[in-house]
Amino acid sequence: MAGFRTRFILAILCMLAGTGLRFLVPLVASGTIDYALQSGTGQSRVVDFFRRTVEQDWLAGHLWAAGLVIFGLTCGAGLFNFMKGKLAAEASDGIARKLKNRLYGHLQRLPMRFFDKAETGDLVQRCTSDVETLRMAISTQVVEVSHALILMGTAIPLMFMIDARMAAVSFALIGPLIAFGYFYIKRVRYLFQLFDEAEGKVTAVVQENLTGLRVVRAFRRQAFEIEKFSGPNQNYRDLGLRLIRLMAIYWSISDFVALSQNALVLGIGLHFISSGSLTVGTLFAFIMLLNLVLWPVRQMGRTLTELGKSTVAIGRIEEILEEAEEGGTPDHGLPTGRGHILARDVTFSHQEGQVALEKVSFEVRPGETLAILGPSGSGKSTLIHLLLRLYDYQSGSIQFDGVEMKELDRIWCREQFATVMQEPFLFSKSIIENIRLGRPSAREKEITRVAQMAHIHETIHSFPSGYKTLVGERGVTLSGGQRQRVALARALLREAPVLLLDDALSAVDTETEEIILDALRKRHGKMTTIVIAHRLSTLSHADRVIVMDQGKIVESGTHEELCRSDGLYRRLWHIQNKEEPGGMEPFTMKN
Ligand SMILES: Nc1ncnc2c1ncn2[C@@H]1O[C@H](COP(=O)(O)OP(=O)(O)OP(=O)(O)O)[C@@H](O)[C@H]1O
Repeated sequence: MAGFRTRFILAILCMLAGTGLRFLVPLVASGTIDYALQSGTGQSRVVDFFRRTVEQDWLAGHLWAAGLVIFGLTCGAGLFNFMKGKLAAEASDGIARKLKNRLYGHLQRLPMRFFDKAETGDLVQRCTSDVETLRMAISTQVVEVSHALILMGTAIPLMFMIDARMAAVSFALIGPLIAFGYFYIKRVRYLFQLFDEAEGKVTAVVQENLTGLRVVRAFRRQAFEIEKFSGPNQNYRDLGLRLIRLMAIYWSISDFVALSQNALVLGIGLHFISSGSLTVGTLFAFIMLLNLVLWPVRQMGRTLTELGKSTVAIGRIEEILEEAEEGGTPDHGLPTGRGHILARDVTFSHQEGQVALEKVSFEVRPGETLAILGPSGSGKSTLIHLLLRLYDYQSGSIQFDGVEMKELDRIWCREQFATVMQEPFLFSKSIIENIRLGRPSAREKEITRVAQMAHIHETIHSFPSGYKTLVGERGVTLSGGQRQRVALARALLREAPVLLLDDALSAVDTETEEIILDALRKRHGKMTTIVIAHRLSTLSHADRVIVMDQGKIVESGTHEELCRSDGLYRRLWHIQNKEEPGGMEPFTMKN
């Protein structure tokens, strides 16, 4: 509410003023009836007030004046009502905008472990639909609840002051209705929790399907996907129906009770009039006042539903906000490192009992190139993720320039690496904007230079819009190899002390790969490089190669050393060279 309290208080004050004016309407009407039309014989506080204020004959001859006052009061109440709605809407929209920004900012800073468990569709739902539920509740229900409380708080004493017997009759059925409302909100809250979760599941299925659309088509999984969608969709609809049924039952019962209350007041009031103990004007005032009170009572069902929904939405939003952020200072002002990495006995598991890395040790000195080879699932990408501090290792040590990485600022650590991930992600922007992500301040000349190094400059030039070509969502309008090369250019632009290439050239043809490697080799000594690949031709130029298997380092040495020893590297080397008869001689740093 911070920053919007004044608007909210003003909204409540407007609501108070409007309610006050609405209360005056039945008093003016009943006074006019009992004073002007009953020849001044009526007995009540209202009539006494009229007697002191206006001549009875004059009022009887100028009834339009009472009408005009009632019209004026109603207009005033309408104006205040409008102001209340406007101010409450401005405040709630502002709160929702602030909350969405806070949620989005918080998501940017949450650790990867949170996203490993979360479903994207569900997170989207929490950041949009749940915030919207909350906005609606703040804009209408918070003011409505205050409205109802003020109406009750004013009407009850006023009615008791006018006629205590009639007041007791007027509230006979409302008490039980409020008790019934208490049980209703508990039930509706539970159902809405299920309903909201079901909506999150539907969003998650749609989101996953749209992301994997090509796989769905390629494997002719449309029918399966439609079937997969229909389950959560059916559940969502069933829960929606249950909610509607519950609301219908409550609303019809509350309407029935509220209208019966009117009938009770009318019946007993008429009886009192016929026995001479009540005036027509007082009954008229009671019926009008009762309807002022009955309105929020009838609305209570809607208000309780909305409040029930919003408490669930708040809970779901809080679940995100309560997650601890991973830390790091964006403006740390620390100098760039040299790129010396020393890992000792690093052990890490994603889940308990499933070791992804076990006692991994290696060293890369500034300017050196380390290559990592190993079968699928052997832990290569995990190692990269630990260097980027996307996850923190559980035991062992990784030092960067001689300092334990866990003790360094997380954001500073990430700035030391320029990375091309295994599945490079491009944003739905132009190619130049995607490359510029590496260093936003880079000039066009520098962008062209890195694009040439990544051997993508010519290709970009051949596009009709050149560097301004839009790449579509996740870069879908580019080929896999083109995407990888744009991502490489982006990483090279960064000019960080360490370049991390996680299978970064796997989709690039061998000839292009050689040209790129040649360009990278010219930078040898200028930046530390860690390269993961399955193609040995990509790795053989490295100063040292480590071979991983099942999370452990099983071999380590230069290309020549590993070719001499009888291990996985040598076997792979033979297999890959047999597959490419007369294949290229491996490039080494000495070439
Ligand atoms: N986020 C995660 N949650 C749980 N387990 C994971 C996660 N990421 C990876 N793993 C597991 O950790 C192990 C190592 O995975 P990693 O991605 O490091 O392998 P890799 O050597 O890079 O494989 P590839 O060559 O296929 O990319 C695998 O058994 C994998 O199933």
